[in-house]
Amino acid sequence: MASGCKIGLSILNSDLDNLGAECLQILDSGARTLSLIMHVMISRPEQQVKPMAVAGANGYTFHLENGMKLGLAIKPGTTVDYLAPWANQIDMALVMTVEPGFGGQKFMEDMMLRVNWLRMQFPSLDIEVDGGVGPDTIHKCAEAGANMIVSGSAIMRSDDPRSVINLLRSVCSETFS
Ligand SMILES: O=C(CO)[C@@H](O)[C@H](O)COP(=O)(O)O
Repeated sequence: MASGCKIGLSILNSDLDNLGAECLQILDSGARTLSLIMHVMISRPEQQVKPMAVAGANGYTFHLENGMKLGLAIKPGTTVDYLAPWANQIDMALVMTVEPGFGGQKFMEDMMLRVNWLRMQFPSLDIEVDGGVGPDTIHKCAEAGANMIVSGSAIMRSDDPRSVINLLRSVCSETFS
């Protein structure tokens, strides 16, 4: 939803001199916080998300022509109400089933309520779960409505990663056939 008027400044490499800095100061004086929305016209926009964020960007615009899909993720502490308004405009919703940070954490089963709610509301949305997903928990994810899964330690720490992958894939695809 549009909120207020926003003025953008396009700076090309050749503008990276005093003119660019001066314009940024003018824009900054009209707003409490300068908005740095980076518009990239590059072939691998996904590679620049983190460097842009580290450099201070708070928005990222990439080209439809790049063919990239758009996903939105929520951490366990963020309710699904924050994601729902965007669900018709995104390709994929990711419900984190652990606190992001590292692998090997315990699967948060109560997140399945979110997955199920999203599946009921948005039947054609790709819904992903990530964190603590393995042979013991994949059924819960698939039954709740997740059709995309991320698994780390259950695969990587297995003596037979191939069979774990096959199991995860078959449970997920059987539920969605
Ligand atoms: O990104 C994250 C956590 O930050 C996850 O992707 C985990 O790394 C998945 O690992 P397991 O929970 O499956 O071990």
